[in-house]
Amino acid sequence: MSGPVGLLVAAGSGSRLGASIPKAFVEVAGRPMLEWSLEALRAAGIGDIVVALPDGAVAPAGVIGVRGGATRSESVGAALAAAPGSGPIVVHDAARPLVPPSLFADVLAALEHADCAIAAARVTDTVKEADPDGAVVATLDRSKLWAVQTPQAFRREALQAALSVDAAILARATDDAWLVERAGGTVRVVESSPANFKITTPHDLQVAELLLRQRG
Ligand SMILES: Nc1ccn([C@@H]2O[C@H](COP(=O)(O)OP(=O)(O)OP(=O)(O)O)[C@@H](O)[C@H]2O)c(=O)n1
Ligand SMILES: C[C@](O)(CO)[C@H](O)COP(=O)(O)O
Repeated sequence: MSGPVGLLVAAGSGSRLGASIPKAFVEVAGRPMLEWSLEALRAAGIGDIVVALPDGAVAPAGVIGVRGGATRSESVGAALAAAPGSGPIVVHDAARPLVPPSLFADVLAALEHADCAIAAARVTDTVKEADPDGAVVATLDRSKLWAVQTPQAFRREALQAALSVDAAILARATDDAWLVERAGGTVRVVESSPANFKITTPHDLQVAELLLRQRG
């Protein structure tokens, strides 16, 4: 069987970050966010990497670059179409530069028992559901709740089948594991740490800057 292929999605604009350049190219601790995430994939021993990039961006050396899509899942689809070999796929957000390299092996190993295995952290806050007016309608049982991250590993056929849906459904997907769930596939969580957070807001960028500078 051929080895795993990493798909690094980096084509988002980063509207919530509000930088003047696409988010993946914003520097954190002296290097573009994309480079930290790429380094983690390489440190995990993943040699074949496809990066989904914004229009006009140049692919880093040693990876296959493709143009991303209008939504995150379309970017995953574009990268998957360029993935070499036939091995499993591991999808990672460029916006999670603090990922520990060992997490890639953990999610790939969990594919032995599922079509998809996703990094996730236990929820530590109390989580409530409220109506649009702010009235609380339910308090959820947090012992069953997980805050989902990337990396997310997939049997290749399961991801290909899950992504073969209308653009409207792809646009609703906040992660690719949901597409596997709705296609009837099995998905497992692999416990991760909240330290693998996604840089979404300026506050996240400040925290990541401090943590990555400490790392050196
Ligand atoms: N069309 C898109 C949208 C997102 N992504 C990638 O998916 C990851 C997670 O998305 P998010 O953090 O939401 O990034 P943005 O879409 O750029 O952020 P925002 O929603 O604030 O604009 C990021 O690495 C981002 O580059 C992508 O490749 N293609
Ligand atoms: C895939 C993801 O990182 C899991 O938490 C997240 O759902 C991406 O969401 P975003 O709205 O594209 O940031």
